Amino acid sequence: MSVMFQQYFPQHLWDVIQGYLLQLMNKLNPYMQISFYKNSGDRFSRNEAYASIEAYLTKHSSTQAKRLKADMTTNAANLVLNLDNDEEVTDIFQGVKFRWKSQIYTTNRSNSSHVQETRSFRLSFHKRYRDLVIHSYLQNVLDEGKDVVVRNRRRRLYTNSSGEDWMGGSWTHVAFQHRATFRNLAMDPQKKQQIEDDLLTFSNSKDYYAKIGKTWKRGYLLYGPPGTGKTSMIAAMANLLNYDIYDLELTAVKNNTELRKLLIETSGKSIIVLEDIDCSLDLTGKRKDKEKDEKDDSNNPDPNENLQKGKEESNEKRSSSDVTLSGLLNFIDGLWSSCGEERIIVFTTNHVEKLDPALIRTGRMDMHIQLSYCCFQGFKILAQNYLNLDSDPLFERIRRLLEETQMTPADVAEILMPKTIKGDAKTSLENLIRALELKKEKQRSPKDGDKEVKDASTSAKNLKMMNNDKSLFLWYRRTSSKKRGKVANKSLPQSEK
Ligand SMILES: Nc1ncnc2c1ncn2[C@@H]1O[C@H](COP(=O)(O)OP(=O)(O)OP(=O)(O)O)[C@@H](O)[C@H]1O
Repeated sequence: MSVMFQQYFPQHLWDVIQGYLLQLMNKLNPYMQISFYKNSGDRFSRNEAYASIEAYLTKHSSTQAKRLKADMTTNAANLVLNLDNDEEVTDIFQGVKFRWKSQIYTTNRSNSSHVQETRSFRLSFHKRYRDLVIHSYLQNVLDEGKDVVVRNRRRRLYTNSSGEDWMGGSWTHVAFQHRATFRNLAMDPQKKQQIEDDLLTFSNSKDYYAKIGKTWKRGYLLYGPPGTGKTSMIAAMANLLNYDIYDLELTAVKNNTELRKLLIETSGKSIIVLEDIDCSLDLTGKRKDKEKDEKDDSNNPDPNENLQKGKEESNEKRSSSDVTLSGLLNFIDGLWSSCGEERIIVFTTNHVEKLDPALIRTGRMDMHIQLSYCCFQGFKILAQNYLNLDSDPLFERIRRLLEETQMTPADVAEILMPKTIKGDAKTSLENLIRALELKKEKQRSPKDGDKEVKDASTSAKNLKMMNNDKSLFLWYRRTSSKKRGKVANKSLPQSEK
């Protein structure tokens, strides 16, 4: 039979007929298909569209597919369930049904025994929706998929200064795991809400920034005495928006060119932080000469001022940076940051009055946030957070004392934290009352140095607590070394130096 068939239909004739049949079927088949391969042309680089589609389809995979594959990549924070090979799911967009199928192709290169696997997703849809797919559906899939990737990724804390031997010029990173949130930040609730709203409005304003033709970035200046929560607020911002943090140590940046390089390397959805901007570099144009500082130092009754000078001097000695004020202004103005989108820039300082007005004018630092000594509302947040306490007869006395004294939230938090596992809330509250009364007494008759010793030892205690967590240690390393500055070196016990 088959010999007879080949006699009447020789192979070349059969090939022609097959070709026509395929064309006919294609014409009659109303469905179109698009494939998205995991590896792009050179077979090594991962196709970003594939990654976004994979993330987009996870919402359908878990409810529709029978066979799933569980992935936990190095960048993912949670287990991700993806479609296994040959599984199919449907998706509805603007009332139209789309089919997605996960596939694997194996290819065997003729000159090698190596078999290569290529994964792909195949999208099938009716021809009449070609325009909808090309102009809307695919963009929507890619955008939503990217969002899922961002939500799922492990966030990072980048730093450009990694210890004594670090040559600088590039970022290193660790996982960002700081637990601060707006909920546990001790400050005036109304002010807190205002900041939270501002951040959320910014992060949802992509189209608005595009419409008005401005780079999608926003600057925040956080100022206030040491220990009022500037660093904690940055961590809370990152946790609220799910952003990475780039902790830019300006003293480790050689010049403006290196600053530009570092900034170009930052990614979107990130907060670029410049801590203690007033003493990072000679940016203020108001720096007094060192000799005068030292002279003032010995006469200066304000311990915070002394602490600040300690920071400045230690930075001056360390820094070999040629970054200029105009270099920094260029960056903030978006000349270089416009190479990426959705960035927040945060400056922190203990001395806002020392900053050059050009650096903090609106448009560069859009929102100025003052963090201050602990108020009663702030104390209530700390009491709830540290002692799980909403009210207590002792609260009224604490409220009055907080109105009469200036104690930082860092100090209040340190005192409230139970010192033993069995430590009860009442003892913590009584400790706080004693400390506040002592402080009130000291503030009435201030003696030089008393307050600075307290500030420095609190910082040292905080540092000790944080050291248990490697990433937190990196985060606090720079702040604490600055705090140790001149003042802390004088006052800390040998073991803390
Ligand atoms: N407003 C606050 N709410 C909750 N906790 C706070 C607050 N301020 C300080 N703390 C506590 O004190 C510790 C140190 O605070 P933080 O480093 O945020 O202060 P800072 O203002 O950045 O200080 P510095 O200017 O010295 O860097 C934090 O780990 C946190 O536990």
